[in-house]
Order: sequence, then structure tokens, then C-alpha cells
Amino acid sequence: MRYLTAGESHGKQVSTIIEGVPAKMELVKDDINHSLLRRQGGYGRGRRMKIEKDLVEITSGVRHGYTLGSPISLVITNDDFKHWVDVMGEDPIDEDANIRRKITKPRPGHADLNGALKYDHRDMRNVLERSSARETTARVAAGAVAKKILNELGIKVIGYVKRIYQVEAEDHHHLSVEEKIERSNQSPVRTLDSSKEQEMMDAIDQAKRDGDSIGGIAEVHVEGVPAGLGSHVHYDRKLDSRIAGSVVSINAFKGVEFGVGFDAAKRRGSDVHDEIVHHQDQGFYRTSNRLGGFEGGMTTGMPIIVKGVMKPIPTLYKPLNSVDIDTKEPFQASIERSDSCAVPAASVVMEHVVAWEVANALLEQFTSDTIDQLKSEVKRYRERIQSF
Ligand SMILES: Cc1cc2nc3c(=O)[nH]c(=O)nc-3n(C[C@H](O)[C@H](O)[C@H](O)COP(=O)(O)O)c2cc1C
Ligand SMILES: C=C(O[C@@H]1CC(C(=O)O)=C[C@@H](OP(=O)(O)O)[C@H]1O)C(=O)O
Repeated sequence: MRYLTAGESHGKQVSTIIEGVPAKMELVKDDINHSLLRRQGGYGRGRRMKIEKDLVEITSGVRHGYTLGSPISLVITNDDFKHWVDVMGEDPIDEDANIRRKITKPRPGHADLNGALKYDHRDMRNVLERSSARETTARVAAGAVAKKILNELGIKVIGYVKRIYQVEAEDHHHLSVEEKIERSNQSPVRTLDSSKEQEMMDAIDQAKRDGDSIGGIAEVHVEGVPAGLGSHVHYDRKLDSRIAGSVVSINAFKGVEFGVGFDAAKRRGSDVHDEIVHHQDQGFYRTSNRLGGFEGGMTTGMPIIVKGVMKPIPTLYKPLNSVDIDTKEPFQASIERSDSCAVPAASVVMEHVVAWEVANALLEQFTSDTIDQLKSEVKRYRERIQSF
């Protein structure tokens, strides 16, 4: 399976084309809209999210509620485009008309300056429109299709907030994915730890009052994955590395951990590795999951537990020092709007990019022209693993 995304933040629409989805799988708009709605919500977001109503149009690859096996195109309209028609239109305009609205003041922490240098853009709108996390709507839409495939195979995925700024949620690894889904959906900050919810919201409010921004940590839990997904035989087939890459590809994500993660540096081997046991009914399994479900780039059969760290949002009401690319003069920018914290929304994005990688690994490993073929192959594989 593969997908591309296209679209600018204030352009007409954001879209994706997904290729390689098995045929004959049920797929309706609501499967995707549910995910888009979850991404759009979350405490701490700015005014833009009040303008958008993220709803998908399926424009190819699905007929009468079933996938055809052909490329699936998904389109999400940017409702904000109507306010930006002059700025974002496709027709050529003369340089003089554009001069007043050119963006020449790069924000530290965003893609503005590096993109301008690389592509020789003297109007940094040409960079920021695409570097905006608006693009994550398309990735969530693609991930929702991946989640549908996983669901057919009894594999469940949920993303939630582990930390916002200084407020860390307790570990809730004892909860099943279903319980995690319910808790995170009920929480405005998408945390599982309701005792920390208010503190998290207070931290966001305080950052906003100070004209500042804060980041945090999102965590994703995948349950029901058979052992042996991914491969140790080649670096680019290691599933943990693919997941790590896709998490860091989310805007503002700077690091990834599996299981105890960086804490492993402070522990002895006996306190990190998960001992192997065998039961006649279950086959091989582990009594702990400190490695977060991976050994040798392959799943162990234990839940995948992966964390991603998101830096604070770069656009600040309290501006940082920067330099105008035309005048070369220092300035302190003032801004119109921005999110103060987008970790709750980003936890939904992370859930969907992880789901994509897991579904993709399954489709690589098993014949999957039709969903039934995939289901029966995975079933046979699970039986072999269990009786190994
Ligand atoms: C859901 C989400 C919402 C975001 N909202 C904003 C925002 O309102 N303002 C902003 O400057 N950055 C925002 N960002 C972060 C920027 O998109 C990101 O920092 C930028 O693309 C530069 O990429 P990098 O931080 O990965 O280096 C958001 C990120 C995510 C995931
Ligand atoms: C539009 C979304 O997020 C945007 C991501 C973003 C950025 O710079 O990344 C900047 C903001 O956009 P604007 O400048 O229009 O207010 C966010 O609202 C979205 O998540 O759908």
C-alpha cells in the first residue's frame, strides 16, 4: 500500500490517493469522518479549527460502500479557502499586486526560512502553506482506511496524550484498547488519566495567556498484532524503524520511544528484556512488555506501545527574534492566530500514521487482493504461530 498527499493549508482542498487497498472491503465516508472529527477536536487549538468542518469526499476506488481494489482518492475541503481566494488563487498575478502580502518574516521553529532558501522563494507563503499541519487531515484520512483494514483482522489502535508540558499522565497499560478508546474520546485533552485533565488544560490556558506555546508526549497502543510482523533481514523492512520514521514525519514531532524507550539507558538488561514463556493454548508469550512489542524489527505479539514527543508550536503571540529576508533587519513578529498546544490533535494523527505502517506491513506480508484473502491468510498464520 502507498499514498501521496496534496494540498495547501489555505488552498481549496487537501487530498490523498491510496493505492493497494484490498478489494471488497466495506468502506463508507463515516469511517473516515469519525477520525477526522477526532483530529479536529482537542483543547488548545486556535480559531482555524472553528472555521473547518473536516468531512471527506470519496471520489474514486469505492462503489456502493465497498472498495474496488483500485486507487482510492479522498478529498477534504478547506472551508477557510473562501477567505483566501485572492491570496491562494491559481491564476498568475503581477508582482506589484503581491508585494503587500508577501511574507518575508520567517518564524523560528517553522519551515519558513529553510524552505525559502531551498526553493528560492522570496514569498514564504509558498513554504508555509504546505509545511502547515493542515496536511495531517489527509494522513488521518489515509490512516482511517488503514484502521479499517486492521479492524477486519481484529487489530485495534488508539492514540492518547501522555504528557502536556510539565503534567504527566499515569501509565494506563493495564487498560485494553477499547477502554483506552473510550477514555480518550471522553477527554478534552485526550488523556486516559482524568485526574490530570484539569491540570493539563490549566497549563494550556496559562501558556496561551503568556502568549506562549507548549508541547508534550502522545502515545499509541496497538493490540492484536501477531508476532513476526516486519523483518530482521533488512534495515528498511524493520517495522519499528518504519513506525519511528512516520512518527517523526508528523509536524513538530522530534523523538520516538518504544516501551521503556530512553529509560533503557538507565536500566540493566534483566530489567529491560521481556522473558519468554509458553502455554499450550497461547503459544509463546511474555509476562512483561518493556520493549513495547518489538525485537529485531519484528513484533513480539505483545501490544505495540510507542511514544512521540511534540515540541511546542512555533508560531508565538510572544514573538521571538528573527530577521526579515528582504530588509535583513531584525524584527519581532506579531501574528493573527495560532494553536497554543496541539498535542491532543497530534495524538490522533500519530494513531493514524502508526496504523498505516502496521496495515502496510500486513499487506506486504500476506496476499491481499481481496479482504477475505487477507483475513484467511492472517488467520492461518496466527494458527501456525500459536502451534509453533
Ligand atoms: C495538529 C498540529 C497542529 C499544529 N498547529 C500549528 C499552529 O497552529 N502554528 C504553528 O506554528 N505550528 C503548528 N504546528 C506545528 C508546525 O506545523 C511544525 O512545527 C512545522 O511544520 C515545522 O516542522 P517541524 O516542527 O517538524 O520542524 C502544528 C502541528 C500539528 C501536528
Ligand atoms: C489547519 C490546521 O492546523 C493548522 C496548522 C498550522 C501549522 O502551521 O502547522 C497553523 C494553523 O493554521 P492557520 O495559520 O490557518 O491558523 C493551524 O490551524 C489543521 O490542523 O487542520
